[in-house]
Amino acid sequence: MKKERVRAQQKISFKERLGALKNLPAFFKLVWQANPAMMAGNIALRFIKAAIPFLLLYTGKLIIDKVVHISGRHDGGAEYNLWVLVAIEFGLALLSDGLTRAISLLDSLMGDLFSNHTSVRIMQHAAALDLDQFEDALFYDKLERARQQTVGRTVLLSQVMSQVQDLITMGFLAAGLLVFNPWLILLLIVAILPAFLGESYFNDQTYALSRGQTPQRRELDYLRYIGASDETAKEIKMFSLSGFIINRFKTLSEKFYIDNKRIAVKRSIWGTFFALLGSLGYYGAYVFIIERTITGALTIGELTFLAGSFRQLKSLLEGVLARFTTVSQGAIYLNDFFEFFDIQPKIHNTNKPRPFPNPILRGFTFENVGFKYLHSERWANRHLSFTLHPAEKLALVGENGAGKSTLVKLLARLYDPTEGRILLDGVDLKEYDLTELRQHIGIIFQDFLRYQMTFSQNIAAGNIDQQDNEAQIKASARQSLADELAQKLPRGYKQMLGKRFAEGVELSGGEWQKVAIARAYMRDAQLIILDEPTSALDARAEFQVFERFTDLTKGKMAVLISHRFSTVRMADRIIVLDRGQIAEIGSHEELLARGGRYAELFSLQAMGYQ
Ligand SMILES: Nc1ncnc2c1ncn2[C@@H]1O[C@H](COP(=O)(O)OP(=O)(O)OP(=O)(O)O)[C@@H](O)[C@H]1O
Repeated sequence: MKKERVRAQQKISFKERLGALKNLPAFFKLVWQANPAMMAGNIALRFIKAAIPFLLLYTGKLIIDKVVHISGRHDGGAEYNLWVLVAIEFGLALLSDGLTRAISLLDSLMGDLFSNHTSVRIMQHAAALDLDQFEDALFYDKLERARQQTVGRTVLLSQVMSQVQDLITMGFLAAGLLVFNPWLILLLIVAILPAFLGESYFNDQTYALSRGQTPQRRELDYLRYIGASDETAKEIKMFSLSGFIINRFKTLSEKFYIDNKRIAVKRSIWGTFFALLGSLGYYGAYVFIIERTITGALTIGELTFLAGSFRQLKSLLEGVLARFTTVSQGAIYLNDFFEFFDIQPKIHNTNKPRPFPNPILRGFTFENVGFKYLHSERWANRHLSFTLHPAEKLALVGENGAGKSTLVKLLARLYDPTEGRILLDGVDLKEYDLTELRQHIGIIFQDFLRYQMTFSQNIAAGNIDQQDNEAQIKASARQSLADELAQKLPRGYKQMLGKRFAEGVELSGGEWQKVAIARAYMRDAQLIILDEPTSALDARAEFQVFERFTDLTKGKMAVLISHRFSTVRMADRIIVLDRGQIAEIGSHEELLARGGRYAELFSLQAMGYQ
């Protein structure tokens, strides 16, 4: 699928880039929402600024004509009007400088606001999406690009504004030329057209090349990362892999350089030729204007005005064309940005969600539940039928990949069943308020997050509304044995954890688990799910953690996933999963007596401990 995508990207042509400009109105709507007043101010200032070049040139013309007129009279007398004109020109120059500064200030402030505004919108939207959407590679690429382009969008903002401003300036100047001599416009087009065509041709080439190089560029980034990073240093050193990585980097980057050089050289040679044509056009026009001045058809003031307008128009047009590449490139990235916002979650509340039952009276019932992951042909869970009763402790066992984690994710509605249904107190889980459902479930995943935040925040993550409730945080920590750990840290509960930030302390795998388990105690959940959270704890710690767990969750429902039978046997009932299906269900004693799969796995582990 990746290959197809890369090929599709290579084909993006000049026309398509032009088409991407259709994203701009929606983009500016967002900018407007970020701060309407600043946007309106910016537009007004730019409009005034756009008129200044024309006004300056025209005042210049009036001044020169006046000077010529006065000096022709040979009386050398001062002319009141002349000084007014000079003062106007001076005022215009001052205004222009002031406007430039004000516009660039507004641009940068708006850029900051807009980038904050969109970052928040991206996070809000991402938070509302389904877990399986995050697991889809295409979606993930889109999210990544939407996120990474924040800076790009800020640049795009000021570039589009400048582009429009320059086009307005050009409109003023072109109107001047048209009034004096329409032929000059034609000459201008002839002078610029070859450069324009050349520019777009080479832009296409460079763009296609750069898109085509995307996979290699990603590989280069990856090599650069594993070649020099704190996370990889240990293994790269021990396996002496640096030579191998550097050689691969050299080969790839060399090829890159050669491809890019070929286009750059061609572009430069043709560019010189087109610039020559442009200058020819300009001097052609100049000769024409001088000629008309000598014959008296134009005044000297008009000569300077027209020559100045022509020169400015030429350089503005060149600038606008060059900028078009960057603008359209930015507009293409907006596709990803807007497509990301078009994605809607499939798991959401019904129109009239039911309040979550408190207390739960009949429990959770799985009715022939089956689940397939997105893009997967295999059933991760199938034909699951059982009830988790109030106050019951249920353990899930089974080999790696048997479907244990999938089952608990279905319970928490991180996914909805592909077939069958899950009932809570006799009503489909989908009918309940999603937020309330998640509030009543405390779940600690196998791959729980190690927040690079303080010890206290790591625990409060289980119920962030209580982040200032020190007593509750400490009580939760005591229950999961994390409290002893906090005593040993230099800053106790205020200790920064992890290596990412200054003064952070890294914990061992088991220590992180104790911190994570404390999160489950932070909320008064009716169902607590622990998905192998004790795998890294030593035997004594695990025993203590579960001893407390059973005490603390008395009267509550709990689901435990563990590969250790010493833990599993504490549960009221055990479900043995095999390739997604229920192989056996019953208490530890019942299952041992049955002499089936559970008994076999149990004795295997018992042998290991002998
Ligand atoms: N996010 C996912 N996308 C696609 N397939 C997945 C995903 N997560 C798990 N699977 C597949 O679903 C099956 C069940 O996985 P699950 O994580 O539920 O197993 P498990 O019993 O918890 O395994 P373990 O003991 O290794 O944690 C596996 O075959 C796995 O490859």
